[in-house]
Amino acid sequence: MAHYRASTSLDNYGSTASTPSMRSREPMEILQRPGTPMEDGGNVKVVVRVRKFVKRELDKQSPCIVEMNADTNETILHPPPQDIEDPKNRKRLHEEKTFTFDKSFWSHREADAHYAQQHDVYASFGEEFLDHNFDGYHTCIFAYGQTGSGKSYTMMGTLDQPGLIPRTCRGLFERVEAEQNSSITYNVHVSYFEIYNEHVKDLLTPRTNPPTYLKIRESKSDGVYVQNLTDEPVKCYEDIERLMKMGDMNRTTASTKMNDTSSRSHAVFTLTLKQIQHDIATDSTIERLARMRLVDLAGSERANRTEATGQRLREGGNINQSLTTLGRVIAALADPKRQRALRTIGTQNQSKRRTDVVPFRDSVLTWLLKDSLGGNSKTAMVACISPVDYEETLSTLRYADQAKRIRTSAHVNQDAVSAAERDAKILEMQEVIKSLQLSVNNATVRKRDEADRARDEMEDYQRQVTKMQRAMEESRAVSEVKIRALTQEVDELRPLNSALQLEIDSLRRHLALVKGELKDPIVIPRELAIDGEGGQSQVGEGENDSEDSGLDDTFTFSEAGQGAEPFEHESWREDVEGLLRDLGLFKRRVGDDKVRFPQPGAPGVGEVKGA
Ligand SMILES: Nc1ncnc2c1ncn2[C@@H]1O[C@H](COP(=O)(O)OP(=O)(O)OP(=O)(O)O)[C@@H](O)[C@H]1O
Repeated sequence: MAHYRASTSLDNYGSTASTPSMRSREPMEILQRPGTPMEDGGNVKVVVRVRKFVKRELDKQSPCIVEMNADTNETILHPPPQDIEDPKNRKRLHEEKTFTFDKSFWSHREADAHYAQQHDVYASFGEEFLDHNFDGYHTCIFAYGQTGSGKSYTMMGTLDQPGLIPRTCRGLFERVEAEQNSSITYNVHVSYFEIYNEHVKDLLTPRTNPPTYLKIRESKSDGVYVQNLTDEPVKCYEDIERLMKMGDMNRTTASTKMNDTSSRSHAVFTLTLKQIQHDIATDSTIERLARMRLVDLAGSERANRTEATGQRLREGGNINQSLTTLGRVIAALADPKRQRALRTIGTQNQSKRRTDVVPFRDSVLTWLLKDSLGGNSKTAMVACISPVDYEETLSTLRYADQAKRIRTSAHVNQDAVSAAERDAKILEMQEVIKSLQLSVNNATVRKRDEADRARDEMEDYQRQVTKMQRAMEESRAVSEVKIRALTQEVDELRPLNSALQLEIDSLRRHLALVKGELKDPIVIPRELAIDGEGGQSQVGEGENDSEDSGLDDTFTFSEAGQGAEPFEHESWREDVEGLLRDLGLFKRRVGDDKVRFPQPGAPGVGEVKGA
């Protein structure tokens, strides 16, 4: 259900700069050798949450059949009080069932001590998942449960009670803003789509009539992706808030008997975080990429309970079908034989054979979530349950119980790139784009039966252009960081520079005096000589002279005049001049970088766009 309304107020988040969402982070460093991913997926984290009674249940005075133990994280499902005996085998139809998950959230009765608020859910594992993202892992959190069980409330929430999605976005930007002055550049993109009746619809573009459906494609480099999906760059939380609002307005919801605003589609909200850390000494970068998928699934439903007909019934059928496929995928991934194969060292082919039998392609949802469910991702499932429906709740808890056996193989998505490699990559992309441009031009004059191929080539071309634009934007961002760091260093050196300049001027004056004195010594009349030696003598002791001339008191004429001792400021002056040379070189490098990486808006920038 689309609950969320935009809010700029921080009050409802219970999160400020001093909360754990701001926990300090290790500086980015090479965590692995390039090309050797750090495998650390672990099992899918499974949490369960039971909601409050809704009006319908209160009216019926339905009793709560769920119990949760906050200490053991056990969830106990009691048989409903009206339970009856099966006449055939004289057994009760329903039994008490106990399940244990990573966490159980009791959101049923606010008065209870272990009542879990929205911020408790986020603090319990939302923050941890954000930590994973900053460490360079892809993550996925999906909410599963019967219709009206609280999935949208948990994922999106309300204006007063924001859910996991707005809290994650808020947390992300709090961390990014806290590191504004560091040498790390952050790039955040947002996409939001829904899967409705097995079709993918972009939620960040205006609705069209007839609706525009997007294609799903798979490529070696990008895995499974939605073609032409809006992937909007965002600079602050308010940007995301605007997009969330737009997406929620576009999402397909309808009133059913079980839920006034029931989501009729699966909604996939994706944040992509790219962190680029620039090392000024080596002119290289470490790049980390993390994708966070936050999925609000449509609810499973029983036609006899929803009393749906027509379009609602068809929707329900599609929803159930894709959830059934999800169930089969989860069962296949949780299969102990597959788990064993994955654990066996050197059995890549075996594990491949076993992933082949996972029916990812049987529904759009499972195909798109392939990586999140069984691949490179740290994944969590929030099983939402109602406090009253035995059958549906049991089915959700069994689903969740199976999911906790799934192991994923997440790795840190990190690359170390030198400046030269980055430039070479952009050049290579330009070459690819040129050749694609050529084949697109040729394709347009080819026969009709080649139209499909031509279209694919065209789309490939557009993707490459977008990729290159993004690479150039990143390159520009890196150069901005470089310029910022160099400017800061120059600013820091400026006072030192002025002090050194004064020093040099003062030394120059000393030098001139010494030279003058050596060339044309001052003759003191014999009668004025203090010790009576008279005749040609050097001017008295240096201290006085130094004071008189107002020059550096470390310099003495006697030192200079004696000639036998080396002039001690000579080496100092050389040092100073050396420093000034370095500074000059440094300034030139900043100038060069400004020319190489022009600031946005400067002439020549953005020319690629029209490529
Ligand atoms: N933890 C909770 N605290 C208070 N109210 C809740 C909670 N969870 C759900 N609700 C309320 O229960 C109702 C149903 O919740 P919601 O729409 O989130 O269910 P859903 O699982 O998304 O349903 P569907 O699959 O039909 O879209 C809503 O009125 C929601 O505000």
